[in-house]
Amino acid sequence: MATTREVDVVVVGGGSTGENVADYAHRGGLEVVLVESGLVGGECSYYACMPSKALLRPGQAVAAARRVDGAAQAVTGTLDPAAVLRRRTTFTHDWDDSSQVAWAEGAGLELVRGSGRISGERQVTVALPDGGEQVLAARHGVVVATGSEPARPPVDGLDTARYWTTRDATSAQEVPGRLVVLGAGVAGSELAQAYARLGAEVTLLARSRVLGSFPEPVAGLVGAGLAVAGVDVRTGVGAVGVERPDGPDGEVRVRLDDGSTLTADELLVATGRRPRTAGLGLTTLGIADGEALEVDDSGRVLAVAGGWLYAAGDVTGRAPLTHQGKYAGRVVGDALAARAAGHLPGPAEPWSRYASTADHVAVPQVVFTDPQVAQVGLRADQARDRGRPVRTVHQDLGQIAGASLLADDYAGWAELVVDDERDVVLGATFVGQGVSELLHAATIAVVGQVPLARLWHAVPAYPTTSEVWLRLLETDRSR
Ligand SMILES: Cc1cc2nc3c(=O)[nH]c(=O)nc-3n(C[C@H](O)[C@H](O)[C@H](O)COP(=O)(O)OP(=O)(O)OC[C@H]3O[C@@H](n4cnc5c(N)ncnc54)[C@H](O)[C@@H]3O)c2cc1C
Ligand SMILES: NC(=O)c1ccc[n+]([C@@H]2O[C@H](COP(=O)([O-])OP(=O)(O)OC[C@H]3O[C@@H](n4cnc5c(N)ncnc54)[C@H](O)[C@@H]3O)[C@@H](O)[C@H]2O)c1
Repeated sequence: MATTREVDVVVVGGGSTGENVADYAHRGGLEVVLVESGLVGGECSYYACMPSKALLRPGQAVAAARRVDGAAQAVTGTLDPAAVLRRRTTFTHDWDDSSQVAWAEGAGLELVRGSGRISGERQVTVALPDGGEQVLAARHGVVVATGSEPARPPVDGLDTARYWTTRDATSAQEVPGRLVVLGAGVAGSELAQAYARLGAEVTLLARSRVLGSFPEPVAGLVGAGLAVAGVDVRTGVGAVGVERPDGPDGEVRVRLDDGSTLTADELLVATGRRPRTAGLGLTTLGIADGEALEVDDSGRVLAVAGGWLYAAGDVTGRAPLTHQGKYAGRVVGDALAARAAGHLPGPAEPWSRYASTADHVAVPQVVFTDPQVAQVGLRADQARDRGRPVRTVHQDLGQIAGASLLADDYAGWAELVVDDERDVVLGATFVGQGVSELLHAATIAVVGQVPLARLWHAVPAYPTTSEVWLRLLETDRSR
């Protein structure tokens, strides 16, 4: 019979989100236990953000040099795939989480390794690696931060034929000769380009267009960048069947809905993710396996009475990005500590440290393809759906002096979504080489609701790509 231990807060899931919840709750004076069944640090550190960006970066460095006459002549060789994979592995610490464990201990958190499930109100039972159990009772709250898992699309044969998820693609030890990528969202587009530049023959299958959730010009520019990298981009096609007739080590055949068949060594399925809620004991609380844990802005799960169950990160289905999960983690940690101290009796005020208000209006995201895509806030259609009258302003980034210095024949595009009544920026999208570093200025403009008349006085340095802001404001003035 397992004994019950009482602590202030139990956090289930020690990914980037859970780490932040635990750290902030502890900084607020609470005793916190962090329960983790896999690697402390979660998906981002070991199988997602870091290794995927490490796989992309060498190809981008070479391509950037090739776009500068004079430098291009110095780049005469090809990528060294073994060295690229080796460098990637330095970022994942060879899938060893000791440094993050040391951080957690140094931060004053107690780590319990094992798989946690909700076993009662304010209670978590952890299945320990030695087969035993530990029951934890939380005085102030339980936080679910278990992330997400790959969604499997309804394609015949996928349940039996071996295929790659993004975990396999980011942790691979060699580059396959031929790779088919199913799904041309963010993960599919990034990994297709990374592997093409590493020498694989890559076919990318897009049901509609590449990066379909971004404005149309993004698809054109990123599609062209993928093609230059050697990716065979097929748009408007889907997979209907998959098989490995010669067993798991033989080649894979992918039947498409246009009647054709592709043959490859590996198939990467990157068709989105679903919240990891299965097996967490949530069905007893009326939450189905795989269903997102919908939360209020302070992270309290809406479906559960009593305000003791919180959730943050991918598992909430809000904004499945590391930085938004960490932001939610800071909010939840602070809110737990404030409520424990009696400082937050009611709902959290929007834009206070206890509310993740930015989730609704200012989520930044970068797609690390070449060209990059950087977006924050609302697209024009989203703003109109919310009843806002908006106008859009566009700029060819190739016309900006700073961009033309960065690369010969620089190709890029920018869009601002402006609130017609309030004259503030509601959203921005940039596509082009190096645009990720333009994004935070846009995020500040959106979060700060800075009037365009005041933005006019934010003078961009010459000659930087940031001058796109000046051109966009000039275009808007002359309308
Ligand atoms: C290929 C790829 C690339 C990406 N690149 C980026 C990027 O560049 N930038 C970006 O912002 N986002 C990126 N993302 C998204 C990002 O990885 C996620 O948003 C982020 O990892 C979510 O963090 P999390 O802590 O909520 O979940 P996770 O990182 O999934 O952490 C959840 C943790 O909970 C643990 N766990 C699960 N169940 C239990 C249980 N029952 N008991 C105990 N522990 C449990 C897991 O082992 C895991 O460690 C990428 C995603 C993918 C797939
Ligand atoms: N740079 C980044 O920030 C980054 C990079 C990679 C992943 N991520 C995050 O990780 C998550 C997962 O990424 P993702 O690209 O898998 O998800 P996604 O939702 O961005 O894209 C999934 C794609 O798969 C397509 N799709 C769905 N079902 C399909 C089917 N049956 N056949 C063919 N295509 C199908 C969709 O139309 C969509 O284009 C996302 O939340 C994403 O934001 C972020």
